[in-house]
Amino acid sequence: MGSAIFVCRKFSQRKPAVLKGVNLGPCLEKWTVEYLRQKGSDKEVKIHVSTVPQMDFLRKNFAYKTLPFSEFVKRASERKHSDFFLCEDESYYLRSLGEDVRKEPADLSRQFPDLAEDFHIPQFFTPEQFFSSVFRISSCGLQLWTHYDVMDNLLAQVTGTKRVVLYSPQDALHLYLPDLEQFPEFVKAKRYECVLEPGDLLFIPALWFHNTLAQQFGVGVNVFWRHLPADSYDKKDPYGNKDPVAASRALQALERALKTLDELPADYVDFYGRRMIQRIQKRTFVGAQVADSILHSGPLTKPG
Ligand SMILES: O=C(O)CCC(=O)C(=O)O
Ligand SMILES: [Fe+2]
Repeated sequence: MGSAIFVCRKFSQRKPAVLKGVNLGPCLEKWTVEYLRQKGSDKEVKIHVSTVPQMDFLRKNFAYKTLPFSEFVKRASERKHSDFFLCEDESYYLRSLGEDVRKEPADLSRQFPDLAEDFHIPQFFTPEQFFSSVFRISSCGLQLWTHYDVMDNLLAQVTGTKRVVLYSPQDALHLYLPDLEQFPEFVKAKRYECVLEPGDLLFIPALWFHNTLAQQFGVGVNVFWRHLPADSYDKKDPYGNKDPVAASRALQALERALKTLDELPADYVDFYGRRMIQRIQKRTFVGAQVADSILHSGPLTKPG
């Protein structure tokens, strides 16, 4: 099967896939620590720093700091630091941002024009669908918390290897607040796992939960694009992780409905709450069950 056809099929199936052998440009040979330090200039970057390599968004066990890009790359690539913020073996993570952090999505060609030249964005979507391109640079051992994004995503591994674990959006109910003792349901979620090597591209469909573990110091770039019509997305979302406008309106309406229900005694709240669940299930889960049987029919595929 031709690779373009393969890619189209993967994208329309809404399943994650590792694509190998896609031309990512000269970055694969060029992006050594020294080269990155030289070409990335002394541009200030906002980074995550933590005393432990498991960064946890719920516990907020990391600090936001600012460093010149070159100094950040040096520290992220070494195990022990002579200059540090928290402790000498602290871990670093860069998720690059736009120029105006609140308004603009990240775009390598604007924030790092000299390095962006070396990275060829895979042409799997139209230029109008492009949303952002983001540096993902991590210390060895760094783990990023489980989360989902609302845009389709290609995560390119340029140097180092990275383990990625994914969970289907249909396992969302098993995934919220993954504290195993408190939420034993978590184990029910089906885990998809892959290890990205330099040159690999991982397609992460919108809404798929994912977490990452950098097995070495590594540099990646991810590209988000709009899979839905442009006006489905929140206009003020530089990160690509705000729920589509219709979804957040529906969630707000649900909150209002629940508040209204609270005007009744507890046994009535229980009764009508169950009816509401049944209504939601009927309207939204039936299609999902069909999709589910297709989705769970095979493991992550790795084309040669
Ligand atoms: O590369 C990473 O560490 C995280 C990547 C990620 O979350 C993404 O591309 O959406
Ligand atoms: Fe992500």
